[in-house]
Amino acid sequence: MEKLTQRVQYANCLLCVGLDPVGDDAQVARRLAEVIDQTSEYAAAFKPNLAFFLSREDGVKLLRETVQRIPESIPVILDGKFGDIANTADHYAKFAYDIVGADGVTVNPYMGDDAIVPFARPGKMVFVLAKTSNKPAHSLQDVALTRGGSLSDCAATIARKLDEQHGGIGLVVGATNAEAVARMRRLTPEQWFLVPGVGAQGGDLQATLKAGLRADGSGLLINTSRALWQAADADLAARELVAQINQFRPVSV
Ligand SMILES: O=C(O)c1cc(=O)[nH]c(=O)n1[C@@H]1O[C@H](COP(=O)(O)O)[C@@H](O)[C@H]1O
Repeated sequence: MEKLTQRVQYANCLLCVGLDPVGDDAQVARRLAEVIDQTSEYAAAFKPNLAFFLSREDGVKLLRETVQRIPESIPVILDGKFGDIANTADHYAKFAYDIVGADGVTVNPYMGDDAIVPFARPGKMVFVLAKTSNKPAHSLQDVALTRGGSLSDCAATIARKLDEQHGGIGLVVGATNAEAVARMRRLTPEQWFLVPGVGAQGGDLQATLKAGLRADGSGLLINTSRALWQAADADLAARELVAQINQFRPVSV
């Protein structure tokens, strides 16, 4: 997580700019360039969501061009929610890191450790889905285990264990349930959380920060996608969001 930590310190921000492009080909190429150029100054990371690229003709080409446009100092997390046996996961990792040029990925832990480990390359970041932002997430993630805790607790514990073994492993924790953010923070006091759900999904920013910030005032990447894509002025929207976030954390520069 060194590149991320450096970027957060340098830019003094925890904003992750989500790139979920919609529109016709000409609009999308133009808007992607605009959003990247207008928000780079305020971005701790960018998170292109793979589905929005794969659903387009030449989507992989567009994704690679998008990543190339992002300044080198800003980490890129490819949101693919990958999750398959190790032999297959190896190929997803090659795609994300070697073809796309991402610095990190999101991974679905349902298949267990071997779905996660192939992504844990030196210098790369892996965000494991632990407690997601969608309402029906509870139907699976809140299931109580006979040994105690819930399935999302178990995902968090696996992520923590793998982080100790390999480094670079964080969690995905939605901003729509502050109590769950606090619980994940208790289980994993030191790890980075990628936190989507602010903006279009109505997550409570202040409650999320209060529940999830580490003792050092960092450790959260607050993602917003549609709210920036649709903003009349992405620069202003990003700046305002960073200011709101920084109200609740100690100033580091
Ligand atoms: O892994 C993710 O990024 C993710 C996890 C989660 O729990 N909830 C969630 O919304 N996401 C992603 O975060 C982005 C949220 O987009 P907005 O709701 O438009 O800000 C989308 O790309 C989602 O796929």
